[in-house]
Amino acid sequence: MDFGAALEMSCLQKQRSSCLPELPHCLKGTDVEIEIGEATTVSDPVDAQSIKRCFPLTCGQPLLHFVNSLSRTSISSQRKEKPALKVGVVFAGRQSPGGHNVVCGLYDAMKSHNADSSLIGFCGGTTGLFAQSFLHITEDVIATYRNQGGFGMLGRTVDQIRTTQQVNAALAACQSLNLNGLVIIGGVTSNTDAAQLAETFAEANCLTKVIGVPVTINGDLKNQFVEANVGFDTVSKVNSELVSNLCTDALSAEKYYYFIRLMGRRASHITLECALQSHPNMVILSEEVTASKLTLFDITKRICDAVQARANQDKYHGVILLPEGLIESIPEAYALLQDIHVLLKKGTQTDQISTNLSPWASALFESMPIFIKRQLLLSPESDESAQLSQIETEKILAQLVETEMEKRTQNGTYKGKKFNAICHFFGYQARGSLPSKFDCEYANALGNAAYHLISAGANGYMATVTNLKHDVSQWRAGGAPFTAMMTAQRILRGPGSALVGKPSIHPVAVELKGKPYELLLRDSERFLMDDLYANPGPIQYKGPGCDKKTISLSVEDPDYMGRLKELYASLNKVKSIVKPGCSQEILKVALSSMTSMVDILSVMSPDTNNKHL
Ligand SMILES: O=P(O)(O)OC[C@H]1O[C@](O)(CO)[C@@H](O)[C@@H]1O
Repeated sequence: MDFGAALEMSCLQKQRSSCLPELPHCLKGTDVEIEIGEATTVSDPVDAQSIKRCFPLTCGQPLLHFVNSLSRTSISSQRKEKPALKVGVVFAGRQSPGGHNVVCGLYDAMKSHNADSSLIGFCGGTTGLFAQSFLHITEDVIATYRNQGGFGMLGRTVDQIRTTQQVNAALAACQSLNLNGLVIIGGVTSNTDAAQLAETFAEANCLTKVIGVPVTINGDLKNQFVEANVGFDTVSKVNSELVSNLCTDALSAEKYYYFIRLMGRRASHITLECALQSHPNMVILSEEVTASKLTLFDITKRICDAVQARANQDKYHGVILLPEGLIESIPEAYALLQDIHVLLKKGTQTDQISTNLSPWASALFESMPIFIKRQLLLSPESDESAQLSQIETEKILAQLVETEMEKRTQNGTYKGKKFNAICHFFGYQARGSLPSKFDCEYANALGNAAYHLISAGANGYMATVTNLKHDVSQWRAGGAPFTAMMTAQRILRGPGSALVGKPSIHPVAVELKGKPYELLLRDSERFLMDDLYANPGPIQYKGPGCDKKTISLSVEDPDYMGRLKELYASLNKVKSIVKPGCSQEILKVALSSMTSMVDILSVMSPDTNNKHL
């Protein structure tokens, strides 16, 4: 592929490439300073111990904030011309609208602080990094790709920097190219790999500082430092429009049920956001299925009951949304996929898998249509999950519902018209969209922040831009250490079990007690029966509506996870000090911890009646 090549541009693309995204006030001009914030700590002792052991050199670093005025605690002043830097950038994860603007923001910041600075982009993702295959990013390249979709500027391939061989190749590349910084653009997996790379580089006294940037359509890289991911806004808006169009179509023809699967991997953030924007009749989130341990049969029954209830009102159409991760949240399907992956790892040939499965798994596998069997047999991704984009769960469900509705017709419990389903997967068409104004500006600001982190000598940090609910001018920017976003313990599916593994930045699932989900629950009954379809229309780049943010971002409590962590820390403290026969002093300490827990809980859930806690 001809990376960085000029594009055949439409009128709109040309206009977009000449628009400079607005920068937050704190990143504007040459007066940007870095202020050292509080040191980061990990509240859970098990996590803390493990993170410290695995990341002795990069854990516990302070938060960094950018300000536009002088400060006594600053570690670097940007007033004078900064030294020339050589920086490398790599798209380590999947393409996500806005990703190009991270490179543009980084380039602009580097050049505006020293025209002799140079930026190189590794071609073909991490493969290019290992092979030291790169292109020099020039004004022309930037002008071509600014505000454009996809990752065509540099491309992408495998999404991991994990094996010793890969880490060593990355180190060798950065050393031989004499890079001051390496910017890794990606989601949870790529940023976890970036954390490991930063630690390895520090250990090797390598000059290169590793900085991550949260770019993933999935929207699952969220914590108290990261409010949103580049690409989520665009993909949610494009998908919402597509879903809405099908809602309109369903209502016009009144004869089809549209089953729509949306991307997002294990977490259902995109599906939830699209439901909030377009109001389909029914939504099934992976997180609900996991929480209620719903089987395929349960889900099928729920849909059939809904179809039947609508038929009672003479409605024979509808729209049902589901996330691509749904298949893995269904207990028996998850067990089957696990069995298959174990056998694949052992080298079992695909045509031998069925006979080597456990009886339950084999029965389920054999009940699937041939095309689904083939999809289930695909080897897992680098994060050990199934190839979720390739498994047509919507078709499995549509077929199960059809069979059940026929059964109900035959036994006389359903007297309505024939059920007709049409299935869709909305994935790649939204992922390749031109980025929204929000994603253009957010990515540009993050790229800028990445420059300032490298310039300050920060290693093992993720660039952060917060206060995103507000106008761009008021956004805050800085950096947070990767290690402050990690946990070593992972809650496993299955009854209350947790596994202590290698510390990682884990994907965050939809919070079933969070505000966005609460909003959906509030209206779900009306959405089901009353066809309250809403059409947000296409993304607007200028004029009224162009600054509209996702509903999730607008209603979410950005510090929810921070508060949750504080809550756990207080709980652990109480558990560890209160023992039979402990002193009055200890009890007082415990009481004060519990009082602070009540305070936190009442902020997290203002409707909670504290008297019941
Ligand atoms: O481009 P690929 O390799 O098919 O990746 C698909 C996966 O990437 C994502 O788009 C982003 O992580 C997922 O939603 C999807 O499962």
